[in-house]
Amino acid sequence: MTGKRTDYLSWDEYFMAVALLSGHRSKDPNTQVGACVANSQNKIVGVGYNGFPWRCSDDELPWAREGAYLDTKYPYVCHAELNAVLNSISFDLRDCRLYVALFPCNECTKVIIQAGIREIIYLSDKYKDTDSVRAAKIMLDKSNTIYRQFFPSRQVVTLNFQVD
Ligand SMILES: O=c1ccn([C@H]2C[C@H](O)[C@@H](COP(=O)(O)O)O2)c(=O)[nH]1
Ligand SMILES: [Zn+2]
Repeated sequence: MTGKRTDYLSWDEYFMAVALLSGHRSKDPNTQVGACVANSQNKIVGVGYNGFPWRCSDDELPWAREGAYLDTKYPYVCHAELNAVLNSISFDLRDCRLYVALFPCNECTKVIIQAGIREIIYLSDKYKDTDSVRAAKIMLDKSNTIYRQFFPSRQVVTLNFQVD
């Protein structure tokens, strides 16, 4: 009998990969964010990505970053973390972990804390110098919500639609 595979994904790699895959659904041309909520039994209970609200056409709202506020994406886009919580199969996300491509903003952080999520695992902290992320970290620290950056031990996970 042969031994088990050794290069299988760790739980962290698996859930982060699901978060990143979800981000591929985003139509944001600049920043695609995916999020995945896993419970204490390592079951996925919610996924989401940044996109416009239901019934708000992707073709009619702007994806611009600059210009008059109402002509940008910012007032309209639902963030990945919000969608992951709202899409969740469980109302109560106590003790769940949230895997996300980008450190959550202050508004998502409120949702994460209120949902009972205990730990955030993120990849990028590219907006760490903004007041939004500073406020997020203040709230996370006060609420004893753990956050840690994910440093992958592999750079790439390949998906091949051609299976034998
Ligand atoms: O917590 C967050 C913060 C941001 N997002 C989304 C919202 C936007 O679609 C992009 C950010 O766009 P930029 O062009 O990089 O400003 O990311 C999110 O989903 N979650
Ligand atoms: Zn957000």
